[in-house]
Amino acid sequence: MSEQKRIVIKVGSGLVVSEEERSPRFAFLHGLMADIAQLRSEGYEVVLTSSGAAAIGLDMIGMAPEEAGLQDKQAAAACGQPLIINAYKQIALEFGIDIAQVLLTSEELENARRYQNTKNTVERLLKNGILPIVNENDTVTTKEIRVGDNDRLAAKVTQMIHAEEFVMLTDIDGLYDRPPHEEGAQFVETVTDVADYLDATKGKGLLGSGGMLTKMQAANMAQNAGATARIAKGIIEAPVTSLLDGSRRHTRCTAHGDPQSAWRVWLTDRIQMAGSVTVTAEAAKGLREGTQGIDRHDLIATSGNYQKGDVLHVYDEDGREIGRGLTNFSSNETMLLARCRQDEVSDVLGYSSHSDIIAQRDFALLGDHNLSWDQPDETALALTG
Ligand SMILES: Nc1ncnc2c1ncn2[C@@H]1O[C@H](COP(=O)(O)OP(=O)(O)O)[C@@H](O)[C@H]1O
Ligand SMILES: N[C@@H](CCC(=O)OP(=O)(O)O)C(=O)O
Repeated sequence: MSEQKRIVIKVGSGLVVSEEERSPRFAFLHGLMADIAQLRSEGYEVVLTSSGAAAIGLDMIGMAPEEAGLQDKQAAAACGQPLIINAYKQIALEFGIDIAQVLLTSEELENARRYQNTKNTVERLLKNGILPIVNENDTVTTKEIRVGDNDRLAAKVTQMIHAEEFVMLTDIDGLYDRPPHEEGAQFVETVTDVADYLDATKGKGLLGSGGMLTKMQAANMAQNAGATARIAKGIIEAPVTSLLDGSRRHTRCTAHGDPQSAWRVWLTDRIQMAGSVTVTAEAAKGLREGTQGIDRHDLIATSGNYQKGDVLHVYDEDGREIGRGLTNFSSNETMLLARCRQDEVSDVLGYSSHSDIIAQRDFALLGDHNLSWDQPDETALALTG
């Protein structure tokens, strides 16, 4: 890991693209790049995550943001992404900064092998002093592999490169304790636990995707990995350094004191979950005490159509989520293994295996800081009785 300080900056569509003219907001982009140059001169390695491809491209396919469906946005992003990168390229030249385009889907962030590959690439770019400019690869995404918002995508990158700072620049000066247009909305300066604000963050701007809710989820991911997350208005003059030196109002989400390991963070802070297993009371106790993984005899039910290497929710008999773990078997294999006799295992799998369904080292217990999820939609299939 590098000794240098690292920062991930995320800029929202409304900052990058003018709502009226549907063109790059050059003044803002220029101010941002000047500040990135300043950060680099102070010893920061910087990764920029920029939205705006769909917002700028919608014009080219003749659609208004409020009427565009997913496919329209995907086509618009294909048109808009080169315009956005071209704008950054021109401006970065002025500051002598080389840029690189990094387009990701949740697969690059959540599949272990692709994650490692992507991490290596980003590390390589940083080593060469190149500024990676990240966006979701909207054109190729499907419902299954779509992150859908760059807040969480950028938070994942923050985790990936072990950045200390994560800054989300947007069209509002930070978090309010209720939707900001509501009377009496109060500005929130410091957030320790984002769970306190999840209900207060519905709604978003015209060009934005996730609103403040995904910013809270993203902040939580950064906090879990030991980074400070900041939410602030994107201004032209020193948009980021004015936050780090404390001279400008913004919302600061404090890094959790006891950051989790990279592996634990990767297992627990997910964008997609492939399915679930429900385990017996005895196994739940063992998992909570950290004394076991999940054996085929521990299973009560499973849901989802998952593959070996996917991450699953693990529930107890009462439907409480205990943790998340990487499965050694597909859903089909899991169902067969749960029901077969020991002497049938090799026949069922077509190879011999003594592996747990989820090994102890590949299971992460959920802690107070992990945001809980709804159970997956699929009806869990009983494996006993
Ligand atoms: N509690 C809240 N505090 C601040 N902003 C909120 C809150 N709830 C909803 N919002 C909305 O979130 C918007 C920012 O999110 P979004 O439009 O997705 O921006 P971006 O495109 O920068 O990601 C704000 O303009 C505001 O309308
Ligand atoms: N990937 C999309 C942006 C998605 C997104 O999160 O937008 P925003 O809420 O404005 O940060 C695009 O470039 O259009």
